[in-house]
Amino acid sequence: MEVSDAAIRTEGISKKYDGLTAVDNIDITVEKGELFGLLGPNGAGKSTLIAMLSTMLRPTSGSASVWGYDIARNPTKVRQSIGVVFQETTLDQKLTGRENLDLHGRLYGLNRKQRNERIKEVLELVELYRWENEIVQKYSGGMMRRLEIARGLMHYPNLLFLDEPTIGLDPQTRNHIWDYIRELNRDKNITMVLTTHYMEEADRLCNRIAIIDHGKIITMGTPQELKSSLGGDIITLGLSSEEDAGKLLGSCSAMPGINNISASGNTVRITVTNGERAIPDILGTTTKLGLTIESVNLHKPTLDDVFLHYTGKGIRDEEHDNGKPRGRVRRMLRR
Ligand SMILES: Nc1ncnc2c1ncn2[C@@H]1O[C@H](COP(=O)(O)OP(=O)(O)OP(=O)(O)O)[C@@H](O)[C@H]1O
Repeated sequence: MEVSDAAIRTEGISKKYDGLTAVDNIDITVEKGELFGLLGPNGAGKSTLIAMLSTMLRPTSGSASVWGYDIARNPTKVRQSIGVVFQETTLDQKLTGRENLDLHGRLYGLNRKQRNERIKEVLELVELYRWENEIVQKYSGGMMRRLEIARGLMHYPNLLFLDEPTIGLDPQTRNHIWDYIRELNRDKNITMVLTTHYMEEADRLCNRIAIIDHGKIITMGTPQELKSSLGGDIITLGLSSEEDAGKLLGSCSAMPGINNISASGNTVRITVTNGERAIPDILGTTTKLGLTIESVNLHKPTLDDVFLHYTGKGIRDEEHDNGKPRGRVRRMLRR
């Protein structure tokens, strides 16, 4: 493929495991400087895509360039340009924070002086400098994540991959990690690609998001573009029966200002240009039809609504997350 100026460019990249297509013909371009999110439920193919881009896994077909280097022809250059923070911890628990970083620096050929300078810099960045001589076993979950981020930065990468950076962390620690991610992207000018199945994380952090499901990109854009693409506010009405929901659907379909309407069970979802204005008309229609409304909810679209709109199901429907990192990375490395 052609040499690219982009941080990442993929062309028809795919990965098949026996009968399963984990990544299905994906074309994406991530520009330098972006904080780009891959959002999707567990098993969507996010980690597999990152494993291919970071040269840990070979694509079955298609190609990609990372920081201008082809992942198949120039894997060493790709590895020098990137840092990777895995979903599952790969820190050595018996070593101190400093020793973990020092080992990584040696692997990347930094001399002693460079290592000492860089260890101080990256530990200060994630506010772990005073814990540098403590063994990792004694660190909290949040401290370990921060140390992993520090390690991913040791060799001055241009691009950092973060696979589910806040999985299993409490909300306060998650907020902290978000601050570091923003700082690295904005102030240190590091291009970031993160995977997440937390909609809020993608919404709050990313300049641009690709929503991925069953190995395919289903839609891509800024969080605002994706939400606006739904065409307005969302009203959800709970009726007493499926039959009543069908009646309301039939009567409201032609109402002005309604951009989309669907029913599932006894629930009707309506996308309208202006929610506050539409509700009285909709409630007037239900009264005329003699229907009983059991619940009404009006909200601005979220990324979950975007996912629901494009796939017909919620991201949460597919979550089986017990909050613990899983052993996926090790499995990938073995293949
Ligand atoms: N080494 C492997 N062998 C066989 N199937 C695999 C392997 N690794 C991943 N898969 C399958 O490929 C699909 C995509 O997995 P992947 O880990 O890329 O998804 P994900 O979106 O990152 O989800 P998660 O957040 O749960 O890791 C899943 O169905 C998964 O079970």
